[in-house]
Formats: sequence, C-alpha cells, structure tokens
Amino acid sequence: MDCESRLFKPLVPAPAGCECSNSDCKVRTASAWRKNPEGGWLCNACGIFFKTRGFHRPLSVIMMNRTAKRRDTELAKGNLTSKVRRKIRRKTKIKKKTSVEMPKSSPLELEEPQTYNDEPLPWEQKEYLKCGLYSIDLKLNDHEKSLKGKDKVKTSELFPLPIQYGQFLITDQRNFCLPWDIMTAHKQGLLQRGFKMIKTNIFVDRKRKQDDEPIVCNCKPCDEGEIGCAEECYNRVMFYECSPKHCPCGEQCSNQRFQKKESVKKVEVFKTKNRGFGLRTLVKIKEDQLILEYRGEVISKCTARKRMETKYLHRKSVYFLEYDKGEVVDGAVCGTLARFINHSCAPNCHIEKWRAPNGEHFIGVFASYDIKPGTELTYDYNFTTFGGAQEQKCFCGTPKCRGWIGVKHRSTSINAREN
Ligand SMILES: C[S@@+](CC[C@H](N)C(=O)[O-])C[C@H]1O[C@@H](n2cnc3c(N)ncnc32)[C@H](O)[C@@H]1O
Repeated sequence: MDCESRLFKPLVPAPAGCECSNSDCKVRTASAWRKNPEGGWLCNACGIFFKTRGFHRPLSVIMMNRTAKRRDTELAKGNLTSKVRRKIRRKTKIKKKTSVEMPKSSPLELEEPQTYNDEPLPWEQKEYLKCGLYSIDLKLNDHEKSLKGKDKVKTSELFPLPIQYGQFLITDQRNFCLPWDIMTAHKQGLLQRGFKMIKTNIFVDRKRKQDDEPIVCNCKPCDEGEIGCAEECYNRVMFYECSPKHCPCGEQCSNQRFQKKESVKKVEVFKTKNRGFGLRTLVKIKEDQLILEYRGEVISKCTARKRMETKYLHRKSVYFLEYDKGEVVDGAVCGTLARFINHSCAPNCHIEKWRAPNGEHFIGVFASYDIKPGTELTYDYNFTTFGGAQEQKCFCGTPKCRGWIGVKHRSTSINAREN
C-alpha cells in the first residue's frame, strides 16, 4: 500500500446503518469498524482507544484527532500556505501539552477502574542509550544494578566501539614514549627553555643593511661542469661572498657557501662531563670546510653589557661572539647549533668572518684540519668572544690548556691576529 492510498483510505459506513456507539463521536463512516464488549459498533479510532485504555475516547481527543487529520489532508493536497502551516504547528504543540480530560462517568463498567494521566504509553516511551559510544562503562541505575540471573543487563548489548582498535587502545597499557621528532630535539638540547633556531641574524639595535654596493670578482664565466670562483677568486681571497645577481660565474660560483647554506648537517649535541653541552660531528669533515654559521641577535656592545649585568647575571654559559666593531652576536636565546661548540686551547675549528653582498657579515665555524666522525668540535674563544663575560676555568683537557677561557687572554689573541 503506497503512502497516498494509506492517507486517503476509503471510509465505509457502519454495519447495519448505525453510528459509532461512543456518544461523543457518533460518526457514521470510518476506515474500519470494531465491536465493543456489549456488542455495539465503535469506529476504528474509538475501538482502538477503548481497547488500549479501557474507556471511551473523550471529546477533547476526538477534536484533536479530527483537526490533525484535516491538517494532514490539506498538507498532502498542498493547500496550506507556509504561514498557516506554522500556525497549525504552533497550535497543535500547545494542544498536545494540555492533558486529556477524564470522562465524568464511563458508560461501561470496568472491573478495575483505571486512572488516566499524561504518562506516555509503553510504546510511546523513548529508549535512551545507557552508555556513550566511546565508553566501555555500562551506566546502570540502582534497580538495574540489583538485578540478578536472567534479568541482569548484558554488556554484550552495548553498542560496539566505533573503531575496532578503540577497545585495544582503551584497555592496553604501554610505557609512555615521546614522538621521534621531540625526542631528537630533546637529545640535541633544543628543548632548553627559551632557545629557538633561526635562519638569519636578528638585528636588535639597528636595521639590517640592504643592498650595499656589490663587490664583483674578476673571475671569467666558466664552462659547464667547471667550478667557478675557486682559490684565485678575488672575493674569496678577501673573505667576501659573491653576489648571486652579479657574479660572472653565475650558477657555477662556489663562493656563496653561507648564502647557499652549505653547512654540515650531521652534527649532534651531547652532554659533556664538565662543560655543559657540546657539539660533535657524525661525518668526516674536510679542512677549511664551512661547518656551521654562528647566528643570533646582533646587538651593540652596550646592550650586551646590560644583558650581562641583568638577565645573564647568574648564567654560567655565555654565547657572545664578536660581529663587527662595537657589535656582538648573542646566541643565547636564538641561533644555530654553533652556540653549543665549546672552547679548546688546542681546537679543531676556527671562526671566520665573511662579508655578505648586502654589507652585513656571516660568522662561520670552519674546520682547521680534517676531522673524523664522532669528534667534538671546538674553537678558541679567546680569539673572538666578547670581553663582557667573566673569566672561567678551562676544562678543555688538552696538553696546551692555558687554564682560563674568556677575557683574560682576549687582548693577547687580538694582537696575535693583527700581527
Ligand atoms: C657558547 S657556550 C658553549 C655551550 C655550552 N657548553 C652549553 O652547554 O650551552 C660557552 C659556555 O660553555 C662553557 N664552556 C665552553 N668551553 C668550556 C671549557 N673548555 N671549559 C669550561 N667550560 C666551557 C662555559 O660555561 C661557556 O660560558
């Protein structure tokens, strides 16, 4: 039976031409006719009502049903405007809330008088979930908990977990394990409070220089496969990096190591016995190879002194490196892994300062000779560290150890450099 034929089910007259024996209804046609216990005829609606409740369908319910039926018919025919539809919906909502009147006197004598109230009938009652979809706990009320034997609520009646793996995840117990990337960063000492890796220097007290007049080398454009700007490049000899825009060797220029970030990638931070963290190489490094750029905040010596007297006052480690006249790079808060390189009186690395095409500088850690994998990288701080730091005892452990690192030997080393 399709939907429409169900809605407009043909009405049939009452048997023997009588009417519905419910005095409030008295319809003469209905979709079906039912017998009451006394042998009279009830229309389909009154018959069902009487059978389920034990008393006759009261007038209020009859009127409500008729209005609803008329509305359904009109809706099905599409005769109602949306405004009227809304009005009907609002009215029926209000009506539904009102309780059904009890008949003052039942025409039938019932064996057990029944009371009728607003309580929904068993088939009208809603069933609620007893546990959440993701929960394995069955939530029972006191009555359900007290049930025993056959009546006991079965946990197998619960909804299955949304994903099969869910049960395993909830019940399985494993040791806690940090994700690989966090663990690596932790091992490298990068999770230290307040340290951040940066790709270029940060200029705190002034603006970064922009496009200073480029210094172009005298190299000639080379053939394909050849290396441009090698040993004899004027810029290379002067510790100037070539400008990618202006170098005659173009793409083949080999004098742009800082700009092309040609540093050693496989280095590792490790904990030393008595010098805090240190840095070691995991691969072989060739003599004169750029290992890492030393980056950080470029600050004036005045700012550096202030920081030493305030926020670094109780810090054991100092991360200052001379940048230019009157300026230092501070690698304490941000920088590269180069800030973990310790001092040695017999180092395997040294610091070189190269001029960038925009007029700024690149400070780099270079290999002084071939370095084997697994070796700790070190350079001599006295050559370039800023003198605001306090003298510290040296634990480099080499036969050439001078005993101290920091300001004490700074003047002598600068003199040595100038000579
Ligand atoms: C640029 S940091 C080097 C990394 C530092 N070890 C760390 O744990 O972060 C410089 C500091 O390391 C320590 N240090 C470096 N070389 C040292 C050495 N040879 N002897 C003693 N302490 C050293 C000093 O405390 C120094 O101020």
